[in-house]
Amino acid sequence: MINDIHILKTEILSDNWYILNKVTYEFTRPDGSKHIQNREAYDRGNGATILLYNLEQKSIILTKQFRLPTYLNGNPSGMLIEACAGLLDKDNAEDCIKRETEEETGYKITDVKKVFEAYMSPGSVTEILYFFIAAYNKTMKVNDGGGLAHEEEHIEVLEFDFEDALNMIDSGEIKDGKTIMLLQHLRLKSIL
Ligand SMILES: Nc1nc2c(ncn2[C@@H]2O[C@H](COP(=O)(O)OP(=O)(O)O[C@H]3O[C@H](CO)[C@@H](O)[C@H](O)[C@@H]3O)[C@@H](O)[C@H]2O)c(=O)[nH]1
Ligand SMILES: [Mg+2]
Repeated sequence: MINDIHILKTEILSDNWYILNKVTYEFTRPDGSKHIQNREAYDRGNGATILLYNLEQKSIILTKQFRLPTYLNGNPSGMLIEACAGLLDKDNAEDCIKRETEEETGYKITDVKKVFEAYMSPGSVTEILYFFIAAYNKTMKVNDGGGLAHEEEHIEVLEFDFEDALNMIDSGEIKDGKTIMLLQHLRLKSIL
């Protein structure tokens, strides 16, 4: 346990798209000694993610898109299967995820349930991610989804049998943290 934390200096290393800061801080250890350390922290805002599920069909909706960082680190196609997600603008997490759901999957949902929140990479990224689930059915489909053209998102919308999706975690076809957490949540809480 450390306490009495004081930020001494924040240096911007990059503010090209998001912000990479180098932060120097002082803290006190339990024995009363004071220490100075610095760490880099990548600030790309906060986000929200959602798993859409259909109780009758026992199915779920996921997306597939190119994610450069995975391509740079062991994912040969760079394509990643993920729960729908987006970065918070100035809106709250619930409004954000409803908007992202319509843009990325084409489903217009009104009732969402927040299930938990999590820091996804606490040693290096400031982001906190808000996790939601919501029921979907065919009548809620209002467009093809795919993301915003001007953001060049090119998102594929996929409907999976829930058991198949769970098996895809074991086979390594689903490798995205937030997606695994949401799929396991549905099973743990016996929702699907
Ligand atoms: N030009 C440019 N565009 C970028 C850059 N980085 C990201 N973008 C674009 O910014 C847009 C952000 O789309 P969102 O749907 O709002 O966010 P997201 O990337 O899906 O993020 C979600 O998933 C992440 C990964 O799990 C989460 O970390 C994040 O919180 C959020 O939930 C995407 O079109 C993405 O390509 C960049 O460096 N340059
Ligand atoms: Mg997104």
